[in-house]
Amino acid sequence: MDRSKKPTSIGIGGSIPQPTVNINDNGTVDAKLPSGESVTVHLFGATVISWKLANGAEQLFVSSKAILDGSKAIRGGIPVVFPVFGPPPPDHATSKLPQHGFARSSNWEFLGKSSSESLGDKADTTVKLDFGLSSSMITEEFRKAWPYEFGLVYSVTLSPESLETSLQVQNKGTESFDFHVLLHNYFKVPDVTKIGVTNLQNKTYIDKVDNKQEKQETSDAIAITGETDRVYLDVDPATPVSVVENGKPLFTIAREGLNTVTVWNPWLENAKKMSDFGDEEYKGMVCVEPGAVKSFSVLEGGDAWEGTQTIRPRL
Ligand SMILES: O=P(O)(O)OC[C@H]1O[C@H](O)[C@H](O)[C@@H](O)[C@@H]1O
Repeated sequence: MDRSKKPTSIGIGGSIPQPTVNINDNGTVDAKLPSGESVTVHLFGATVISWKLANGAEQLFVSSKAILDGSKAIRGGIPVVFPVFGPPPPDHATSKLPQHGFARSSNWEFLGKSSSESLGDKADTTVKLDFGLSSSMITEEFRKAWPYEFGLVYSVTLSPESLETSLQVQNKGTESFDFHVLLHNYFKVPDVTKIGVTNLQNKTYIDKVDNKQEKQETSDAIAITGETDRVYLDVDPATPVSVVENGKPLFTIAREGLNTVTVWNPWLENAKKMSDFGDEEYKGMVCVEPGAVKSFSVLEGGDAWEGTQTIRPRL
């Protein structure tokens, strides 16, 4: 009997593989795509602590000495900086907060995985994890130091081509507040002395290792040859910044709403001073941190603000 013209039936059991999400006892949430990429987020700080490509290659640097027990911000991955970047200025609403604020050292909640409806036809290949932090969830100490009614929603979206992280800041009170946001990416690189950071040429930057002097970037691929701590200002979010090696991008970082880019490598002497950073580990990392930190943004009561980065790895 010739059955070749018989229409192929779609068996009920033949469903398309879906992304998987696990909530783990150690305070992490991880997700894996059917194509093999994975992401792990620690609820402490909603810190992305791992992002692996389909071949298992880790893209983020986390120090071998990083502390993951919630007693200190995690040294590596993608800490979320809010509501102040760096040491808080004196006589400012943030002045009683620690460096880089409280978001990176607060316990966030996992709000769940976005529904397949909201991801549309990407639902089989992409996963979006949402995390939340609000005024009532931070410690009494942080609340006293920064007594505003706020809500943060941090969305981490993994696709085969990219990792996107997006922070929404909500002012849930009636009084306005000032804030900085910065996404403190620690990228894993084969050899920091062989990379360049591109697309910051002609930008003004604050050189934190040279008395905060304002300088003009002349290089089209910034080399890291010593301690580096620079805040590039007024960087058009529409132009992606890349970390390149031999002219080829290792990471390309597109941004929305984030118009500063901080480039940081502590180098040896500073690495030695940090208890949660291995002495030699500076060679295998670079921080390229999209932010909105040139001045404080003001959020009126009832308003919301959003900043997003999309990181594309070398594929
Ligand atoms: O040690 P942390 O508080 O985590 O800060 C680590 C680094 O973050 C940013 O990159 C700043 O520009 C640096 O000045 C700072 O040293």
